[in-house]
Amino acid sequence: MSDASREPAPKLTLEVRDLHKSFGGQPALRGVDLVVPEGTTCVLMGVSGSGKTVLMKHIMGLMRPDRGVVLVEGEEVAKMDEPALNQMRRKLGILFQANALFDSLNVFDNVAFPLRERTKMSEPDIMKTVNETLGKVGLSHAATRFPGELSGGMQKRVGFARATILQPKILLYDDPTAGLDPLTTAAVNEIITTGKQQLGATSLVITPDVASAFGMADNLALMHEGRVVEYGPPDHFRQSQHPEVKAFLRNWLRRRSAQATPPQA
Ligand SMILES: Nc1ncnc2c1ncn2[C@@H]1O[C@H](COP(=O)(O)OP(=O)(O)OP(=O)(O)O)[C@@H](O)[C@H]1O
Repeated sequence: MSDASREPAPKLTLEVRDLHKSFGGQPALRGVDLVVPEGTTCVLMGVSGSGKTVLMKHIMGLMRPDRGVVLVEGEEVAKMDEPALNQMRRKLGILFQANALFDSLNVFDNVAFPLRERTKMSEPDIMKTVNETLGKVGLSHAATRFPGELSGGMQKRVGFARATILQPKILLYDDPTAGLDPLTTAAVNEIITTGKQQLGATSLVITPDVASAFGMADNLALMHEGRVVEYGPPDHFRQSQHPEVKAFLRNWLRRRSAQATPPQA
């Protein structure tokens, strides 16, 4: 920490300190500490049930901690009343497993929805903004199609366009590539990286796709049994001697090579 006096400390967009949460006496979070500096992407990894989604829900203010704090841009989420929570959520672009697109609205209207609901923008301005956004995600040709007529990857891109149309400063992704084929997964990962570059956004991403995680993260965090047990840039992770990191990466490599090996007759 000797450099601290020379370099200004990075601004922390997300800050989680000693976060605890139990359900019916069963601990899900056992003292999570995590920081995401402004403009960076942090990828949360960890086996199923390690607490990743519960942590994300605390950041969105959907769950209240038993102990500890979550700060979004320095403001404590648990102390926010409904209006303050709503205001805070406007800073968030949220992209979850289920895209939650409106099936009865076409692509244009899905993407326009936040602008119509939350701004006083005129229809001509909405048209311009939505068309620009659709262009950025390569969907200009699909504006009049309905979600049911799109591939999974296209639906993700619509979801991304809708989540980012208000230019949120913070993007939260929970398993955005779930169920997608490798090509579409690569496209979604690119979108996440583009989101960071184009919006300068701070991102927190949950993904089981370790290869993607290493590709997109400024920092990785491994959750294990309700705690972040290792945190740092990809190179730090590759060299980590932490037993849980080694076990996690070993398991991932084993699964990956099993998938690559054709089944024996
Ligand atoms: N609303 C809830 N009520 C009771 N238990 C819950 C609730 N939400 C989560 N849990 C429990 O908390 C623990 C952590 O769950 P969480 O969904 O955060 O795991 P995860 O790491 O996101 O897993 P996955 O990768 O499978 O999504 C699990 O044991 C889960 O059963």
